Amino acid sequence: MSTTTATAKKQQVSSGPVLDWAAGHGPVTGALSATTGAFALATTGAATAMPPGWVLAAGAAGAIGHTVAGLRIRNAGRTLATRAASWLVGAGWTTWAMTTGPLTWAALGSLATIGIGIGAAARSSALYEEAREEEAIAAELRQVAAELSAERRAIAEAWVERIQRICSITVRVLAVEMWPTGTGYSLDLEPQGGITHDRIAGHSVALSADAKLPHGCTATASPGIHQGRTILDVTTVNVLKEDCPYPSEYGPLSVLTGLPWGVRTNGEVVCAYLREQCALVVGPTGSGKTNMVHTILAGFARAEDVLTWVIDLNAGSAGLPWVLPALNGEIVREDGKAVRPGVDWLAGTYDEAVLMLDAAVKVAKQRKMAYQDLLSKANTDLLPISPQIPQIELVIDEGAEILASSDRELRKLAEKILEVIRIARAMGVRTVLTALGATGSVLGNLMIRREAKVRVALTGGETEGMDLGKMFPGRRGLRVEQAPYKGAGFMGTPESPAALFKAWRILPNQIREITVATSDRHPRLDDVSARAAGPAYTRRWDADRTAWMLDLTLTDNDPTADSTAGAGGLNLSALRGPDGGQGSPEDEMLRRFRAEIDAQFGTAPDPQTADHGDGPGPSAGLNLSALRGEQDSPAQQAALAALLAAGPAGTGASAIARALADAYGTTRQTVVGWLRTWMQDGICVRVGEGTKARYVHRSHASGD
Ligand SMILES: Nc1ncnc2c1ncn2[C@@H]1O[C@H](COP(=O)(O)OP(=O)(O)OP(=O)(O)O)[C@@H](O)[C@H]1O
Repeated sequence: MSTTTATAKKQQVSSGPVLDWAAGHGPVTGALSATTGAFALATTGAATAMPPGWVLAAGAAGAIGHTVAGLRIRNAGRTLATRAASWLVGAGWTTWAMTTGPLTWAALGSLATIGIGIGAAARSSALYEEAREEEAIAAELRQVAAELSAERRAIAEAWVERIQRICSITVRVLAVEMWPTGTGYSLDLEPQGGITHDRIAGHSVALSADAKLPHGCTATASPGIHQGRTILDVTTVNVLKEDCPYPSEYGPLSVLTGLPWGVRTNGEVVCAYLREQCALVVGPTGSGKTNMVHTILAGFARAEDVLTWVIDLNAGSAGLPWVLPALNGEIVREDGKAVRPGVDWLAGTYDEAVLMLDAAVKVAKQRKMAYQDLLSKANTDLLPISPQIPQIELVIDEGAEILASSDRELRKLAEKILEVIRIARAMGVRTVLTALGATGSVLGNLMIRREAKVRVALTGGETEGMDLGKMFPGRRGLRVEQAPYKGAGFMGTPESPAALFKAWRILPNQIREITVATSDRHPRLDDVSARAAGPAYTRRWDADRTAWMLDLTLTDNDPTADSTAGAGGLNLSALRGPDGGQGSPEDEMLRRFRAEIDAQFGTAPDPQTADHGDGPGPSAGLNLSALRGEQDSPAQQAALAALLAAGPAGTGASAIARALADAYGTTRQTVVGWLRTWMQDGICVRVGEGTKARYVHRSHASGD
């Protein structure tokens, strides 16, 4: 083996440098090749008495061949002349040298001079060719730019003339930017004589008509870089007509960096910044409001620092698609673990809504007190929201109607909603209200006008109760007729002035996908807030409080419902006894399948929850295992274990806090809060008074 390698190496060395004969010549190799070739031919020709005419003929053929090849690749005239001349001079020298003898000083000297001459001429023609090529590319680019700027100039001239004629305002166009989506362009205008953007905005409709823009396209003026400048956005293609599907990428978001809600007519994504703002979404029935609510909930679910609490007195329908697939165990994560619901709390009844709103108020008040240190350390009066201290977003479907209602009970709810809006901005509790119409009774409320500056009006072509002037005060030229499509309307935020927009279309399978994708991304309510919210929060998924969700679950494919009440009947199978009762064979199969999943993945209902539910127990069908541990953080579970371990003698808050201090940093105050909650829930009892007070787990207190 080593001998073979050595031989190969030797062969390579002895064969000299490897020459690539296919490669083209540069000025040096070209000249070398010509001169050595001519010299070799002259010496051989002289020695063999070759007729010199042959060499001349070969030189002429070479010159013609190269010229033809050069013409084909469009070489410049001087390159062709250089090459042809090189061939002819080389052939001339060879003929002369053959007759006079190539091995004289005169022949060798003239050959060297010819070589240098050919090299220099080849180098110069190569440089010339390169420069020619660059110039050709530059000329092409100049032509494209000239065409583009001619188009821009034409657009600018047309709009200067149009604005002058229709608005009687003289403007200077500083720039025209064509949108990359190809659906319109923006003009950067400088109105003369101290005129501001709103004067042009007031003529938006007339300008659009004069420009003969297609239906659904507008010319919208908004403030420019300073008060003396105006941006005029002109849409030329109606993108509102088409569906815009919700993007299939469900990456993490944050309330601090904005949550995307849809797209503008120029294809730009429009975001809602809700750290301090509340939002108001108005849309008559059929306008796409429910779809919009789901898009909003999708954004909240994807956020790492948001917990979503939903109130929908219309049977919770806005929140159910985010809850039921998870709680029914219909969806599982890739690793087989149970999925947490896409919203953190869902109130579908009046009582549950009261509990939720009371909890929100308590959380805001408690955060104000408990996080004083944090606020002063961060030198801010806005609670720093993070996955550890999440923002609570209260989404209240048809909440604006609750605020405007004269019903006594709803008025109470309205007061609580307004209290949350009023007191909780700094402490990270904000609301998203929806309304059927942008009527005076909704927008007449000062609190809404002041706090809910993120606004959406889905028109769906409905003009009744759609006062865009009230929804977007100060914004002129918006007309309902501009967005007569489902899911289309206007959106305005403090960061982005009201303009046409299209809500993303989100489908039920995407809601399921997002619920699964975000299951382990949802934050947990911080201890301070969870303590303040109390059992109303920690027991929110208890069977008696979620039974209404099951009552309302309609299925088309329940075999029992099909055979008895027909399609679309109420699916009561979840409420049947654990043994399946008179269930069909399909029911029995489903039950066994569920049991297998429970056994394999530990998705069985939490025994702890079962202990406390007064209503239908865990067998009622909701799979709460995904929520296990949420009600009790690891520290809380350790505290409970310490309480159990203390036996009938019981233990105190200080002893538990000491046991947990190293591992979890839990304070005595926190443990006192848990003990109080557990006492209220009947998990433990207190024996003794004052300094002798001990807490005993109820399993020891009751002697079992
Ligand atoms: N963003 C959208 N893009 C395209 N189509 C949409 C969009 N939103 C809704 N739609 C269409 O409009 C229909 C009604 O939507 P949705 O149920 O959300 O309206 P709604 O205002 O809540 O009406 P209702 O109050 O009667 O339920 C949907 O079935 C869908 O076909």
